Amino acid sequence: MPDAVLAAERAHLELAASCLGAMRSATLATADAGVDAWASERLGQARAERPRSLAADPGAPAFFGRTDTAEETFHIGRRHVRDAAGEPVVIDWRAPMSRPFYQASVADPQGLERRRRFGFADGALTSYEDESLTVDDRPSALLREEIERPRSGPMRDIVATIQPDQDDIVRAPLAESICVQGAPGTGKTAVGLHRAAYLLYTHGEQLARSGVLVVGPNRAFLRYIEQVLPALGEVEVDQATVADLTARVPVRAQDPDDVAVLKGDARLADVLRRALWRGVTKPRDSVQVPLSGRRYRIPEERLRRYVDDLRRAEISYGAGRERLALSLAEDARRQKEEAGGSPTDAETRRCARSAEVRAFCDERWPAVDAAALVAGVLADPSVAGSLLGVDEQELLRRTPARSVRATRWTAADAVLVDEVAGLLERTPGYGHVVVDEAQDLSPMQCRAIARRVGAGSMTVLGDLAQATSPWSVADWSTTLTALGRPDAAVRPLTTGYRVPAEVLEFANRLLPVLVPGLAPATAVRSEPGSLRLRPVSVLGPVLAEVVRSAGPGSVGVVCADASVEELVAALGLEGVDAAALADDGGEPAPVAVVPATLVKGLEFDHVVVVEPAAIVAAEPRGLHRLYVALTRAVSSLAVLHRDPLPDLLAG
Ligand SMILES: Nc1ncnc2c1ncn2[C@@H]1O[C@H](COP(=O)(O)OP(=O)(O)OP(=O)(O)O)[C@@H](O)[C@H]1O
Repeated sequence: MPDAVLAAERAHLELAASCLGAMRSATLATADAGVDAWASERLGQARAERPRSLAADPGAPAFFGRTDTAEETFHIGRRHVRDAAGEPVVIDWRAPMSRPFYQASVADPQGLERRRRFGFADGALTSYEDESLTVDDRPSALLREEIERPRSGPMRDIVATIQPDQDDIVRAPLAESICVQGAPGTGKTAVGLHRAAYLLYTHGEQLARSGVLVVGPNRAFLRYIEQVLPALGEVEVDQATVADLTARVPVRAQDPDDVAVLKGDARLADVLRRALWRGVTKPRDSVQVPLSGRRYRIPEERLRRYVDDLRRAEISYGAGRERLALSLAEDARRQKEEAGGSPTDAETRRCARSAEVRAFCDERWPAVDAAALVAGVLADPSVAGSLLGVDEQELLRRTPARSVRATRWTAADAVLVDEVAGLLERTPGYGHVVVDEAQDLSPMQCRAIARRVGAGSMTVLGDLAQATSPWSVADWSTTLTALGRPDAAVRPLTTGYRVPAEVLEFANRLLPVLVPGLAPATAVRSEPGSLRLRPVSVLGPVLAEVVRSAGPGSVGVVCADASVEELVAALGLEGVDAAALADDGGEPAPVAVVPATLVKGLEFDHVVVVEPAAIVAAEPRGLHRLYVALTRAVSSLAVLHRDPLPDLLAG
């Protein structure tokens, strides 16, 4: 006989589904008629987005939890559901009323007597679990199941199981910029995305105008996370890499590490500012400008004042140039008025656009092309003066290409060009930016992101132990300063939800060398047998056998970048269909051979790390890279090696 509680909950689920259907039809039926064309268009857009967001993830059940106080019961789900009378049927997980679902504990029940979680199979409600908040109870089995479920495909939301320390970060006030230092698998990415969804819900109007941006390390990563926000009903969040944000010039070359480090140094911002403003020069003579048929002379000292005042003003270079032209036209206008004339605004504007005024501005405040300016600095870094040492200037120096367009730009150059573009024109800012894998950003990349936040706030996510870029730092202050948020609180997350204890403890052997003093994470679960170390003499057959014998879920074979092709071929020879994971955001194959430099942020049910020594040897921060590779597994990690393991792991 079916449980009466289950039957009642299923009835509520059906009610919620039909109410949601009615809400959807009502939204679709509303005509796009606003007070004017613009309003109608905005209304139309908003309406187009609403059904999309209501329809997002239609397979997802309308609720996943329930809270009971002495008087009331609330079902908690991914979005509000109301009945025809407007009464709540499901409460959005982001509403303040839902907070006790995430935060209540026996020590602090927050008014709750009971928390109920639901289990689903193929969209059908199949189980429930009650947790008393008045007496100590066993840990939730449904929670454990959710954390352990096999992974396949892209990342999923964690709304049903957000943990109290994660919830604190998700619901932090919009004005607060936060830096989350979290060990692998502690849910940083998940928390950042849920925070974006929470902020959009709580401050919808404000953020709808300015927008929310998520910055990730590469396209493979963005592809992995791209479903999470739409599943939460948020379809309007921009997701980009730093390379996307700074794509003003085509990147066709790569810098050696030492050059990339220098180009990423915050002092380059000062060098570029100096190079730009050195083009603005003191007027040396008076000029004559035309205004409605007459010419007016503007004396040198007034011209100097205009230039000086604008240089001191807190405006962009481009705006300063426009304003200088206007200052000259206004001067002529005042002269004409003093002589009894009354020039119109149109005549004054025409004066500002006259050949004489333009010629003056071109000479004293010349138009600048961002790429050309950077090319000029690289061709002659002496403009840096005392800002850079002589040896550093030489490191930057590059023989100029035939033309700016022919320059073989690097990724670090693109960030410099973007810096100059930001000096020329103000970059529009988002209301909130989530920055993932922030430990890998150079100060100049941080500035490129900070420019896009304006007065908004940031959620900065990262792990110093996973810092693999040549400019990586050992603490957060440099990064937060370059992000323009030096006072952001650094909050730790230390409970690992991805990796079984056996695997995490193995990887953590590297920690004292990676970041001395950094607290290791503790795994929420242990899985005996999840770690296997296999010395091999011939790799192919063993690798194929390990891949074949992996249980259900995704498989990632992680190796040094240079070995990817060889391993895809070796697996092919053994009859295993595997494909290399590419940085184009394409869908990963069920068995993906992953270059170690692309694996950050990703996870697989079963991970095979091939030849750790080669991963370590491939780059200066290879040991950090190995730590990243060893912490990607949800269920099992096999380490295959011909060469000896690094000492710390072998011990
Ligand atoms: N509260 C939770 N409930 C269920 N699953 C969770 C929870 N928190 C995190 N996870 C899961 O743990 C895994 C790791 O999360 P996530 O990728 O956000 O961690 P991370 O800290 O960004 O890891 P890394 O530093 O390795 O990139 C994901 O599969 C995520 O869904």
